[in-house]
Amino acid sequence: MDEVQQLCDAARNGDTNKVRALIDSGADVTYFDSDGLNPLMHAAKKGHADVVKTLLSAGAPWNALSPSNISAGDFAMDAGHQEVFEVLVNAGIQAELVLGSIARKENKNGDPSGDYLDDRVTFSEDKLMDSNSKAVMMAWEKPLMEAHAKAVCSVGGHILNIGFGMGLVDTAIQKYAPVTHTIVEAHPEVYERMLRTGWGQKDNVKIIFGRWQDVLSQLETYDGIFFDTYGEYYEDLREFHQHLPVLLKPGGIYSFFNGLCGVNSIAR
Ligand SMILES: C[S@@+](CC[C@H](N)C(=O)[O-])C[C@H]1O[C@@H](n2cnc3c(N)ncnc32)[C@H](O)[C@@H]1O
Repeated sequence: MDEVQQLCDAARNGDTNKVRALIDSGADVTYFDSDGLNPLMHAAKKGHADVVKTLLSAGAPWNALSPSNISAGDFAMDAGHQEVFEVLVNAGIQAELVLGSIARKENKNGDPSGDYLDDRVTFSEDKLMDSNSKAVMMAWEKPLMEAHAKAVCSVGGHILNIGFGMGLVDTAIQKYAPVTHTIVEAHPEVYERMLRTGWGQKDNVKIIFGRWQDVLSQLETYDGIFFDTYGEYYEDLREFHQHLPVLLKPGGIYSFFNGLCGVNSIAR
């Protein structure tokens, strides 16, 4: 039996010493066997946390997928192996934070959303696309946005939404007739479309044009806050969360959406 098949077997059997020895002798931790599973998936399926940690430290990809699009984290979750699931979630979070920091440094402006915000966008009836034809917002997300609006408007009062996009959540928020409805939007074309479609004329609506990071001093305190930007990183979301204690009134409701990583259930 070759080394990589031995590695899959040792991972499945929870034999950490053998896994370590095989890795030390050069066995490939990214190998997929004839069933399309890698050593990490075998260990996750059987709940062997030490083997999972050993494989992750040797560079096994936490987010690799089987032919049916199932990750090691999915296998652990489906089999009820909570400890292994948490190890894999933490590996995923750490990787995303590191990659986010690298991408931010590589961006010549140090501003991750800068590229997208400088791009042309196109609107059609059911979607908003960036210049690479990647969807910024799709109409099928309407029910989701309606649910977010219902949540953030549940105590009434003053509502803040960050990121207008197609205005799905803002249209839903308007149905709850909040006392004030503040919208922060940074993209010039999205902003121009907001004005063209009458959002600037609504009595309770205040539009603040600019990146939320740059207009924080214009914000007040709110009973409901929704956050859904595009072209930003987890770090930006985390940074926004640090402002919440100031922006959100006691008893207020906050909700957010991010589509940064939708490939498998441990990163959804
Ligand atoms: C996914 S869309 C929002 C969709 C919206 N929730 C809806 O219901 O249609 C994201 C929006 O956030 C805006 N945006 C991106 N970065 C931003 C930032 N830093 N500050 C404010 N708006 C931003 C984008 O221009 C885009 O219009």
